[in-house]
Amino acid sequence: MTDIGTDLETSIWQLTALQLCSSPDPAENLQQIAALLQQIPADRPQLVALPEGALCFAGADGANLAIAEPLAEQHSVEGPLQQQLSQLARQHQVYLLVGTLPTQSADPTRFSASTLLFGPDGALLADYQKMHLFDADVSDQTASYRESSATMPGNKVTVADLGLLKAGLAICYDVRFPGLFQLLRQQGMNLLCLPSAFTTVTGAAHWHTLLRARAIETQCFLLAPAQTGTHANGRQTYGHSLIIDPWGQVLADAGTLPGLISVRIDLNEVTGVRSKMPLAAHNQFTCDQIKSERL
Ligand SMILES: O=C(O)CNC(=O)[C@H](CS)NC(=O)CCC(=O)C(=O)O
Repeated sequence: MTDIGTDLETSIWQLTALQLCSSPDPAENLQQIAALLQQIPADRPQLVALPEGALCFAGADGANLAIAEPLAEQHSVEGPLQQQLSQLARQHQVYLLVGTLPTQSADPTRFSASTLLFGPDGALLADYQKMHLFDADVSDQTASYRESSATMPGNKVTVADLGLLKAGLAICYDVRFPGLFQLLRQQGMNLLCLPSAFTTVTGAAHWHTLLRARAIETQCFLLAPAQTGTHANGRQTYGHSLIIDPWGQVLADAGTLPGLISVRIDLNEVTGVRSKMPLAAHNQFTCDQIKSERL
């Protein structure tokens, strides 16, 4: 096992996505996560990513707000859930991306859907708050999704700097707004992390196509852990956690059962694809307008 934290100038990483069928109970979900972490490959450095809603999913109204924790300054960790996740990252000596954890927002009636990245030393290295909220009507068991009623949208674009690996952070419904990914690409992203909980209906119609398109147009690896199965309130999620390369090839697809997928990648492939087809240099559109409206 490579000693982590000392040599991040490696282009070789192990990417792992845990696919979960999360319940509303954080303790139960933490147990499921801890059990799956026992099965990850020995290779390091390794980035292990959990889906959206990993700790609390499909609960009663207010369930996420009730467990929302403060978000501390970077490198420190606040709240019992963050402490347990930080401990898991330390115990397994991995970078652990927690798809979303509810964190407190400026509005006491709404939480932020935060992606948190812990390092192998347990430190909180980066965070991102979901920007695009899923207010949509889908013809499924839930019929009507109104994420914005309980969630405060974020406005910060985040690329986490892990040596040669530059991880751009986005969440689920964000994938439908390609402007965000152009910005992340401009800010140096070579791996797109997209923790998700797609519906089965929209997943079957759009999931693979949207994700492959984002990988192809940004010329990035893509790591997308997903929720799967039928959850406590009857909601159904699509599964099919994916790992995709910068040419758009699906390297691993988790299917529909809980479990994990893991792939060893070489970040030099990104440079290779980009040098043969320099999309960034050919692009006639800049991100300045999107950026000034957003930030
Ligand atoms: O609600 C939670 O606990 C966690 N959040 C989610 O599950 C979110 C909001 S309902 N789901 C999506 O964004 C699905 C998007 C989607 O399915 C699509 O874009 O087609």
